Amino acid sequence: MDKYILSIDQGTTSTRAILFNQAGDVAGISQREFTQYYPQPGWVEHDPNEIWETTKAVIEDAIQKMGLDAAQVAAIGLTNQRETTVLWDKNTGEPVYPAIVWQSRQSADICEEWKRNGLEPVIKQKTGLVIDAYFSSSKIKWILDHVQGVREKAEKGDVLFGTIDSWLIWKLTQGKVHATDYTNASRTMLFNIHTLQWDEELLQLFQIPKTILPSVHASSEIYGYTSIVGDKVPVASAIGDQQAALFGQTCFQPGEVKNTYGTGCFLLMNTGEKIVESKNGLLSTIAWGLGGRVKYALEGSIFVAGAAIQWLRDGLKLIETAPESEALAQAVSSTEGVYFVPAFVGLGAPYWDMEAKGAIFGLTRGTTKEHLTRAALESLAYQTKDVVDAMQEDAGIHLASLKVDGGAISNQFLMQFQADLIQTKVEKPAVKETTALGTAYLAGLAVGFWKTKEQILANHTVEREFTPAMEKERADQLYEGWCASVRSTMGWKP
Ligand SMILES: Nc1ncnc2c1ncn2[C@@H]1O[C@H](COP(=O)(O)OP(=O)(O)O)[C@@H](O)[C@H]1O
Ligand SMILES: O=P(O)(O)OC[C@H](O)CO
Repeated sequence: MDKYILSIDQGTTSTRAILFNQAGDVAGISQREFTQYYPQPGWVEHDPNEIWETTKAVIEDAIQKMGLDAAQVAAIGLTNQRETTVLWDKNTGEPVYPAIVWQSRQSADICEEWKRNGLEPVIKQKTGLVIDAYFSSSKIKWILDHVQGVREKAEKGDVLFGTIDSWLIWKLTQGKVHATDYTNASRTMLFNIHTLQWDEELLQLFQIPKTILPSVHASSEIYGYTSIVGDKVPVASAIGDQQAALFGQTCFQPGEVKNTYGTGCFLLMNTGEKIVESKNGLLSTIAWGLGGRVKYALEGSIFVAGAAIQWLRDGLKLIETAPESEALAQAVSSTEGVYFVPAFVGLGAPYWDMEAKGAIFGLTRGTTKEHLTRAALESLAYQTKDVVDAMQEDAGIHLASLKVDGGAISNQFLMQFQADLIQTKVEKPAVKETTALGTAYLAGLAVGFWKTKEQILANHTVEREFTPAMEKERADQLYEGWCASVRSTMGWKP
């Protein structure tokens, strides 16, 4: 009887359940989108119960489609959109407020106050992060300060906090386990990445009670058991989605890099057992905890990437589907000087500007939807170049190639433009569900489904390479226009 690992990939816009076989190939998949709430400009929220409902639905659907028995699921692996913050009542299991999504800016004022109070150096030193509404701590404080009665309840020990991994582990184990892994903890701005403990000083400074926090574990271990597929199945991994993609791309050696093109873009470099402090606006973060050790990474986080294409589709109604953007972009030979800076929720790495706003530059009477669409796609590549350059400088290396994954890599125009712009080979893997694959590997390692990293490395194959085809001079000239456009969006106030 064949066995599989079932990965749950709980992303920003959809939840997926994917079954992987021993070769690391996708054997079955189910996906559901869920509702995005924008209650005020710059705010983004999700319904934690809807996230749980979609999770249950995709698990059941994936298993049914393949006609599997529970006994054929060797383990469940979990990976999730990071930083997104849920607080729930420990007794009723009900969220006390919607999930505040990583992109949401409602806690920007709290961050500004922390900056004014001079907390930046201590936070950077302890957590590897910069002060920004992106991370969980200001979101937690916002809920404690703004939702009536929650702070009192939390101080009595009746409220629990979790990033989405903790929320799903708690649901999967029917309220028995309140836990997270090192990678998710490292995105809260409450976790000391040196001591691998919740940081008492930061908790005090932020006025967050320690009782709400989950216990922190390796990314590959049995967290508990679930009866969701009809029998006791181990939940054997938890890891933030970007770190999962790094593992799924088999970036096991220091210096190896991947970039994931989803709602946002996230470029991570394995830095091994060393915490590399960035001088160029990147984050130091935990890559994974495995085999009693923790590995670190440098990260460039870009807030809006594929979401810019979604905006063309849903906001402007310029296109009907995301894949359509490819033919439109290729229908013109350039944007003719149009630049689109999608700073819809401020700018992340390497700029870290909570005030920046999105803008389109260089419009003329001759600008068409083809130019706009091309400029939107090019913005993914320009933002990636910003962080590639920062990373090369921080790490003192020149990338030999860039491993890519995520929904938008099916766009060949984008992949070629990326290779042209960074003048570096871009490698697309055969298995595109790298995030889910990463957590499948970690769950599989925890239960002996895979025994060694070498076995996993043998599974990795590259499907296609994009090599630079543009003159460096031209690429540099285009990039200069981008840099000027970004500068104009920063700190923008009408
Ligand atoms: N062919 C395409 N061209 C450009 N963007 C695309 C294409 N297909 C999907 N996308 C974008 O990729 C994103 C979905 O990728 P995915 O990895 O599923 O994201 P997430 O995990 O963040 O929900 C969407 O923002 C979508 O606009
Ligand atoms: O769900 P994704 O793929 O957009 O990833 C979101 C990131 O984890 C946010 O830090």
